[in-house]
Amino acid sequence: MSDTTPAYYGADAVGPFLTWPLVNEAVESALKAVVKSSPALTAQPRRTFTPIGSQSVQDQGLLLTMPAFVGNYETSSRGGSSTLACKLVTSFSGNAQRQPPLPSILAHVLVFSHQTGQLAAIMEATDLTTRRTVAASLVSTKYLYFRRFGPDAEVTRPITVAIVGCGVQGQMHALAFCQSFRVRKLLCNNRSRAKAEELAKLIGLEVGGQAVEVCESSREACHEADVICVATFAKEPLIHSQDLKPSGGVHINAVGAGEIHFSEVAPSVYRRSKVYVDCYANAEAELVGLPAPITAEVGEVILSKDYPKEQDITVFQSMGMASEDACVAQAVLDAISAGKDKDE
Ligand SMILES: NC(=O)C1=CN([C@@H]2O[C@H](COP(=O)(O)OP(=O)(O)OC[C@H]3O[C@@H](n4cnc5c(N)ncnc54)[C@H](OP(=O)(O)O)[C@@H]3O)[C@@H](O)[C@H]2O)C=CC1
Ligand SMILES: O=C([O-])C1=[NH+]CCC1
Repeated sequence: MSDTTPAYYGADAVGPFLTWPLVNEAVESALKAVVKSSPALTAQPRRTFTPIGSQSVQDQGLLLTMPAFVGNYETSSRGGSSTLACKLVTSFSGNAQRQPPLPSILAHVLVFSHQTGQLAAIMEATDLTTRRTVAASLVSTKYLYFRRFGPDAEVTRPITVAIVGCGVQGQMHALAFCQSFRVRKLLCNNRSRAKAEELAKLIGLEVGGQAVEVCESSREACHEADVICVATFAKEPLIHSQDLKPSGGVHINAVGAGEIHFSEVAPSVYRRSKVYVDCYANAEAELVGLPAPITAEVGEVILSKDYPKEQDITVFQSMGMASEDACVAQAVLDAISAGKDKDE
């Protein structure tokens, strides 16, 4: 009998492959694949949430199981590709306060052969989760914000970015936005000021070239921002309508979640905004009570090129999708295999 032991790839083995070109391409493929009119075949059943503890779900912890099959999607390296995977991810918002601190979000992805069902690999996916979530914001910002100003705006147009919540997600959003777009000013706000200061220092060291300010309030951070990324566990709104640039033309990546996904952004903002999601099917289950209609899935906008108008306020309501994890994990596995083939 052949050896059916799955390969294990720890964080150190996965890390070098999580480049922005690889992750962005895989996430864009997933966003397009879930759209009904897409030529890809996607099965992404509802993820399950197992609460741990009997009180507030967010304070106690959660285990999510996230399965997906994405068949026949386009990749630049392999042409058509397929992937079958299931991510297991926990969310323990108190982990950052532990001594030593632990990430709030911890994950592994199981990747299967889509031909035989055999478990091919188990991959540490904590950083993968952070990066694919940031990639969903990058891709959404490209199509929902920049493309309203023309085909090259993501390269030519300078922007001011606000980061509200400077934890793991906020830090990675700040770094990636500064590295990917022409950020002239970065405004950072965090509940505890120390983390915003840490982030400002990090950006100075790693990127440079833009003004960085630490702001006392989310209002101060948002008032001149073109693009806002909010990633916290806040149960109460942090971003209000009167905090936004009066001229409009603002895009918000709403990444985090309190007890409900859309608790970080006030209803007054949603009511003025065009709201986009990663996936309708997940939105139906997880965005019950969203105070505005959903305009489209991000993948629909990419495929149709039906971009928002210059002065629109747009919200990308990010939930995170299993197909994003599956496409990124598959791309990492393919890259690892290609490296092994080259060595042989
Ligand atoms: N959409 C998606 O695909 C994904 C979403 N997420 C979500 O992103 C969010 C951030 O995750 P992550 O960065 O890993 O977590 P971290 O614990 O690293 O950071 C959380 C940040 O939120 C701040 N915060 C926590 N509670 C509040 C509050 N009540 N009001 C204001 N600020 C608060 C913390 O501030 P302080 O320093 O003061 O504690 C901290 O800076 C979470 O909601 C998580 O579920 C995560 C992965 C994927
Ligand atoms: O999609 C994801 O992995 C998560 N969304 C919220 C917590 C983790």
